[in-house]
Amino acid sequence: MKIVIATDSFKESLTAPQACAAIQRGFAKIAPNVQYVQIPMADGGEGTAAALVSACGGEWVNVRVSDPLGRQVLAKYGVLPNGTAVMEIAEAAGLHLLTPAERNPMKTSTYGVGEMIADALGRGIKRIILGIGGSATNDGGAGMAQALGFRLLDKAGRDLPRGGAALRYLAAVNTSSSLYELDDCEIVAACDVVNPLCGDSGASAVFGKQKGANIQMVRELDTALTNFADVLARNGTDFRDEAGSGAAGGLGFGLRALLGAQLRSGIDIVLEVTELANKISGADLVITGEGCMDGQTTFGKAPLGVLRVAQEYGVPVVGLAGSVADVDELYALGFAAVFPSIDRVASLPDVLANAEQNVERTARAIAAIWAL
Ligand SMILES: O=C(O)[C@H](O)CO
Repeated sequence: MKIVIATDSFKESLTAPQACAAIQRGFAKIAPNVQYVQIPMADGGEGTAAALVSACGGEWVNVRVSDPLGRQVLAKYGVLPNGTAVMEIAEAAGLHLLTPAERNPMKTSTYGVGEMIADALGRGIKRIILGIGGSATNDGGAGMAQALGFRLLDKAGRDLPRGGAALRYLAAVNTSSSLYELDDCEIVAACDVVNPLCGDSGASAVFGKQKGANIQMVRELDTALTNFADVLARNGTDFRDEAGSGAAGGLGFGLRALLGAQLRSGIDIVLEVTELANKISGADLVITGEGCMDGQTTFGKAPLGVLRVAQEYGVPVVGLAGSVADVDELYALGFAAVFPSIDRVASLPDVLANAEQNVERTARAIAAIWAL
């Protein structure tokens, strides 16, 4: 008997590896003699690098980089045994690095992301998977490009300052001093959303507010990104409408247009790198989940990705989440059963503090029903 446990993190309470371990502990109380396979999942956002290192092995590298406001921060990225570096841009440009009062996407920059990439290039890395999402920035990846040696120039030939607002003055991009190692490095962006760069569903309009932008700033940032895209489109190709261009404040666009990166859905990359299909083939049951399973799960989040793989192999999938809503939609997708783990009405701090034991207890209950 083989059970695959492939769950995402439970936000603010359990990392994906912790959630997988809690589920196994609960299940093993009823079914100790089963072969359990834990594959922590992620969708390109927080926890992506950890999920990949946990599934594939590898080591962590620490590097000092600039945070969104240019202060020094210690970031880490993983290097898998096959030499691929796995990074999360939030380590250098994440919203969590700023207090609410500091959030200002007119000024914040992805410069530190470029420094992380430069560090990997300096170590001879030839392939980078970059989880993009959860950013405090709206600079289209301009800061990243500057850190990698690209010169972003205004009409007078002066280098632009860092930050999203400055891009409205961009007149030309000079690539002559960009790091030559970029030519030999394949970069794959694991995007957490599919938004385009500009317009009503673009980076500024949809995600600007959470980064501290008011309505006026959102307009200015959208104009600035539009100018960025117009200048780069003079090279012949326009990437502003490519799915994922608007991820991480337009960093997807900068990666695509300047570094030739592929933009892919985060969960697809995680499924591929963890070889989930191989591990699910021959399994009797799959358990997946995340903090909250609801209608949003239908938009390509990790549990849906796991479900799709399991369906190919005819293996039933049980969902286990902190909270569950829109169950009819979840059942319509094909989950065999979906269980919430919160056991009683409680405050959010209480729920978060008890997440591990709630998940373990619920897993034990699922195992007991399964064993009947
Ligand atoms: O960083 C952001 O802007 C959001 O997570 C969408 O990618």
